[in-house]
Amino acid sequence: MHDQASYRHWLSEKLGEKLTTQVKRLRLMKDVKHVRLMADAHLAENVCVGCVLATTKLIYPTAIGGDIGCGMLAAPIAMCADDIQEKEAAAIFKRLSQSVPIIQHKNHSDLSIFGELSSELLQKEFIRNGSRQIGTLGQGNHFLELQRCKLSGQLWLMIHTGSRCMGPAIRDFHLNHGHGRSHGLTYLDSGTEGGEAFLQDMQWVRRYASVNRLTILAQCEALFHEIFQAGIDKSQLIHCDHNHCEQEDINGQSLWLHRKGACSVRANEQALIPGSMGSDSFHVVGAGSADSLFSCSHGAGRTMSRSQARRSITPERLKKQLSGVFYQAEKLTGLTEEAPESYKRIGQVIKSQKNLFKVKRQLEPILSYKGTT
Ligand SMILES: Nc1nc2c(ncn2[C@@H]2O[C@H](COP(=O)(O)O)[C@@H](O)[C@H]2O)c(=O)[nH]1
Ligand SMILES: [Mn+2]
Repeated sequence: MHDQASYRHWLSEKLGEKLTTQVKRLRLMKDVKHVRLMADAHLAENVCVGCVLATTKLIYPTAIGGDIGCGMLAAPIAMCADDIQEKEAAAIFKRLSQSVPIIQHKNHSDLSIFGELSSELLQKEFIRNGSRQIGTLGQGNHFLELQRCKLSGQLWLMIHTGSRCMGPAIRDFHLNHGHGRSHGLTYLDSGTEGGEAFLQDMQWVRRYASVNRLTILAQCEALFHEIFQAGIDKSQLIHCDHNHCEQEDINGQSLWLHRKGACSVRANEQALIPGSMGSDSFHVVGAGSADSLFSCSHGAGRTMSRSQARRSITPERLKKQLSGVFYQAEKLTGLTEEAPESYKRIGQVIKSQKNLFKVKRQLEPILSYKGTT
């Protein structure tokens, strides 16, 4: 039995019973030195979302999540947000439906920019499915959004997507080759061949997810250029992922930081904190707090599960919450699980972690492109 890991949280609300039990278990796991819950933390299977966990040598794939490398990207478009009206929105949706599919492309992408994965099984998955998912959005809370900067009126793009089929395949493969279990969670030793193989595949898939987002950005560049003759200023690109594991220096000690739904915010590092499809999003710059393991929330976090949201929020109610936002009306019923009401209030989430960053921009949604189940 080892000492409990240190613990802090940035939540403004009380931890429920289930989350408390989960945190207790995380703090007792082998080699876990620190556990931090971000302001958007909410319950998920085994390890909650909005969690940062630090170890000295063991890697817990479950504490990174399945969508390894999931992240966000933001860039300004040389247009005034108010220039997007009904006609423009319709043209954008039409073009996005053709160029940014939700599930997969018809054709396979060029695979030559990616190196080899650690196993034949994973390589096959990449050739068969992964190669058709580069430049696709995915379902659920993945989104492509146009936003208005509340101060300048400037139009901004935000993209949220991840590693599609490849992240879960890599996680599951390595969980099946684990070195041991602690409190029900499988770990790998970073100092062994198996541990190194996981870490290499993890870097591979973080790159895959990054290329996925950049491919969608390139589609948006073509779209805005052709329809509006407007460019996207990539010199102002903000790009970060929130499901990863990195070896980092924490007060002079080298630790493996597992972030499952948390942004890295070293001093002056930029991060993105979206709210929901009907509420504000934030661009922030890190204050460099070692206490939070140089991390902050990656969103608002859910207040209700998807099934709860589907049961309790009607399409009519969602429609009211989306007033002022262009969306695809035919998706309304499917989008109830993504209703703004099913997320925490982003204003409060930002407030409760204000010591971790400076807010650079606050933006409101004007057009939302999402996949629904
Ligand atoms: N601006 C928007 N933010 C959204 C939308 N849907 C979800 N969200 C926020 O993003 C995070 C992402 O969580 P993750 O665990 O899936 O990475 C979530 O907590 C929400 O706050 C949206 O359509 N637009
Ligand atoms: Mn994500």
